Amino acid sequence: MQKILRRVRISVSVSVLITMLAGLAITALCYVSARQIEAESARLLFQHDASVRSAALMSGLNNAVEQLKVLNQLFRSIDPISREQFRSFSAPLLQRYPEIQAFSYRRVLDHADRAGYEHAMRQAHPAFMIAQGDDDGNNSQPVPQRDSYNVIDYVEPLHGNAQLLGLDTSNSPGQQVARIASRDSGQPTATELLTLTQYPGRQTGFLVLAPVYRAGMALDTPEQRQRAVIGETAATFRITHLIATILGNARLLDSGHAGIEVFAGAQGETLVYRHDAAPTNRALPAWMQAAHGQPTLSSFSLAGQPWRVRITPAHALWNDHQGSLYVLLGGLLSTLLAVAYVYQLVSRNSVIERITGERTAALQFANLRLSEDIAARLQNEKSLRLRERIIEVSANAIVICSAEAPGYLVEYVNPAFERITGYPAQDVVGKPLASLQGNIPEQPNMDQLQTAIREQREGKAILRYCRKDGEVYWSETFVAPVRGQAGDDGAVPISHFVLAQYDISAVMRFEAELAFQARHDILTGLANRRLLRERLEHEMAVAQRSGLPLWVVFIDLDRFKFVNDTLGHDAGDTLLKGVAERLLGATREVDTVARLGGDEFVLLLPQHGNGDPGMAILQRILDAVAQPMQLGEYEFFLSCSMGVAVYPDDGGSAEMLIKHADIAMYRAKEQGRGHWQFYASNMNADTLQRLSLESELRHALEREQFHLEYQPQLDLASGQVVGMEALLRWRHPQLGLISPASFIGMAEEMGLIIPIGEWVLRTACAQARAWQLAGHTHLRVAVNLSARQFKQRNLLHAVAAVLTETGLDAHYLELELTESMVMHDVEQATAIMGNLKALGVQLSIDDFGTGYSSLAYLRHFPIDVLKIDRSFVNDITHSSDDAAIVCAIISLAHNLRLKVIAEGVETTAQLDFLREHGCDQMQGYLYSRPLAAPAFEALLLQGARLAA
Ligand SMILES: Nc1nc2c(ncn2[C@@H]2O[C@@H]3COP(=O)(O)O[C@H]4[C@@H](O)[C@H](n5cnc6c(=O)[nH]c(N)nc65)O[C@@H]4COP(=O)(O)O[C@H]3[C@H]2O)c(=O)[nH]1
Repeated sequence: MQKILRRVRISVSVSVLITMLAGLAITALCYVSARQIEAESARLLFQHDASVRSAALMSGLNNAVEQLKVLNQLFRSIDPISREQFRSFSAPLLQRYPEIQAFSYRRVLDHADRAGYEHAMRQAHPAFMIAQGDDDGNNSQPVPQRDSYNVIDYVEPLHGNAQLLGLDTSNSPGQQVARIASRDSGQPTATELLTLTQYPGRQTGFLVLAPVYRAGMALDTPEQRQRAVIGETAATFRITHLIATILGNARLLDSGHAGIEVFAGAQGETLVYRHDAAPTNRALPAWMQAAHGQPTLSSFSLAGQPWRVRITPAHALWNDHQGSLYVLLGGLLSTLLAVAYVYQLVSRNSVIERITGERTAALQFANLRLSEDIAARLQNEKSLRLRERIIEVSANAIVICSAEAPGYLVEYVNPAFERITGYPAQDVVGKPLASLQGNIPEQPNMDQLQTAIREQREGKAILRYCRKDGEVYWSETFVAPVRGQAGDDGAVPISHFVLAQYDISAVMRFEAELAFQARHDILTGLANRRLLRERLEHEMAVAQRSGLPLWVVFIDLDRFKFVNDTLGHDAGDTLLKGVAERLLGATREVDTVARLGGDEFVLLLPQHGNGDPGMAILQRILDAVAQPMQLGEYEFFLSCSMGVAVYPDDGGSAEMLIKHADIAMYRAKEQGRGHWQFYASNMNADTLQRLSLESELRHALEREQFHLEYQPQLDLASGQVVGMEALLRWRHPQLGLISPASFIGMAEEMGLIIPIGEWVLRTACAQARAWQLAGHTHLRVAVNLSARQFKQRNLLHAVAAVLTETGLDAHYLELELTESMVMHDVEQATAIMGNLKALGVQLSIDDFGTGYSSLAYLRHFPIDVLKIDRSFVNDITHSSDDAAIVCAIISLAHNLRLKVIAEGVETTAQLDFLREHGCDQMQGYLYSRPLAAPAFEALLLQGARLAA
């Protein structure tokens, strides 16, 4: 409040000050203007007055002189003029012009005429004499004798001037100059200022003299006028009287507007009259009484004497400045009133302005708040609309239900809910929340949601729901309470619950898929090792409780590797899936069919009582697998080997049971294709031996446990040894000589075949070259290549390097390939073979007839030799089929310009057959078993030929 009042005071003071200054300024302006107008008016008035006075004075004086002329004219007209005429003529003039004191006539009198004149005059005036005046103006002294006299003869009015009669003025210095001047000029001439002694107070005055000439005389020159002069008329003026009379008659002395000063004398320097203007008023300040205008000085000549009149402006009087003073007073008064008014107004306005300002500020603030509120509300509405829109367009189902209505009635569902569930909003709105659940019997997680709602907190649960079309889907449902308005007690009650359902069916499916994959074989859909273990443990527990046995069957497909290597993985996969189906088809529901990987399958066959259903199942499996299977354009005949371990006799753990079943399976395999074998405790040792064999194979090469044996190959026509097949041998320190059939596959699986094969190639080539150098110049060496070697990238390089290294001509090296190697990828195989052929190497197809026997492809392969598998050779003498096949192979080979070599020839009958049917070469026990190098060399040296 103090602040406000201070501000108001400042504002009022400023306004009042401004108003006051403005008022004073205007007042001063008006006053000055009025003053100027007044001064100008007074100045003009003064100038007018001054000119009027000067003119009046000059006119009056001249007019008086003019009267003398009039009187003088009388003397010119009438000669002589009697005293009586003089009186009667001058009397009215004097009366009309009271400023003229007297008229007189001075007669020029020669001395000769003095006595007569005096005498005559004494007639009327006894004491008359021509006298001269004293200082007092008395003419009591007779004039001494002079040549002539200038005697006052007539004077009017006589009263008061009678003593002047007879006065000789010829000697008056004050008059003599004027007399001579008037006489000579003929014009009235004024004397210097004189002291008029005849009047009381010795007043200052002057005379105007006008010459009277004798009538008829020439007056053209001053001399003529001197001679003609007979007297003079004179008018006497008392200056004060004269001027006062003139001005008085003109009523110019009444106002005090101007002071008048009249100067006369020889130089016009003597102040002869003064009339002051109005006196100053001491009550008024000097600046208010300042005279308007400058004194005027006018000069004129009166009868030859210089006169000056100075008119002085009067001091300003109250009346002269009445207007400006009124203006001043009025202005000051108005200023005061205006100040008072403004003070009032500004005080009130300031307060009003302040109040208005405060209220305006308050209003503006309120407006601002209102604008902000509106903006906030708009923003809120926008946000709400956005949220509404988000809820509307949400991909997830959103349900809003009342927290107050019993049963939590549904109040809103979004379009996503309708889309996901298939229920339109009108079907669910107004219904209890529980109705959304559908007819799902088991909802173990529902408790979590219900508890959250009951406790009015957030919660979530994964639930299943039923769509309108009956499809069940998974949903992760979140529930959150929505708080309403705060009550009087400050508590904020829950008004609604929002449920957001995220359709996680896909996730659940994916999880189920993952879970399935975690326990199942992806390719076949069978149980995998993990699930097998779980099931096995479960079944073991069941078996333990029931006391009934459980069979664990390990199945390995025969020849699967061949299919996989020759037709590729896709074909292998197809085969595995087909086998899986057959296994499932051959087993019961209670059984478990699992795939461990590759072509290994495991069955769990729980047994019920003494019926040994397992045996039937085993047989069914054998039969099912043995069914021909179509793989593309090829029809395959599969078989499998099975090993069975029985719980609890063959093992107390899952691992043990599977391991023993595996061992049994190996045993079955050893028996040939399509067998099963139950586990026996002694099998374990064999398996352990195999494992140790694998371990020792790794070090066999570096430990130089390998060597080669060479089996001779003979030309059937000449019976001579033309070459040899290098056959690998492993001399185990404990186990002795191990057959390649026992470790080549192992080496291949272990990847050891690459270095081992390279060693074989180098050793064989070196040996062949050595024997060539020893004289067996055309000896050819055949080396087996494994499938892995054949696909080895640097095969070509390795072969070339070995040939270079050993110096063996490529032509003497024959690489034995198998059908499965070249048929797996015909194009690639053709390319590899082409490169090998380019080196000059011979190529042969080993074991021909056991695999595809796709003769059509042979045309495309750059091979040189076909080797008929010994299984055919073995039976050619017993089996017409085999014999026919061998004949067909020989014929075909020859058609393709290939040589044919039969291996495994053991009997002469076989030899004969082969010879008979045109087989080119042979190898077999009939001639020689594979021999170590020294023995082979000895054989060569022996030079034994094949019997004819
Ligand atoms: N019953 C009988 N058998 C006969 C007769 N004549 C030869 N054999 C045997 O038949 C096999 C011929 O070799 P293969 O077909 O290439 O079959 C070979 C070959 O596939 C493989 N193999 C041998 N050495 C190597 C090698 O250095 N590298 C590769 N990759 N495989 C080899 O091992 C297989 C078996 O070789 P081996 O045990 O040496 O067995 C040899 C040989 O001893 C006979 O009249 N009667």
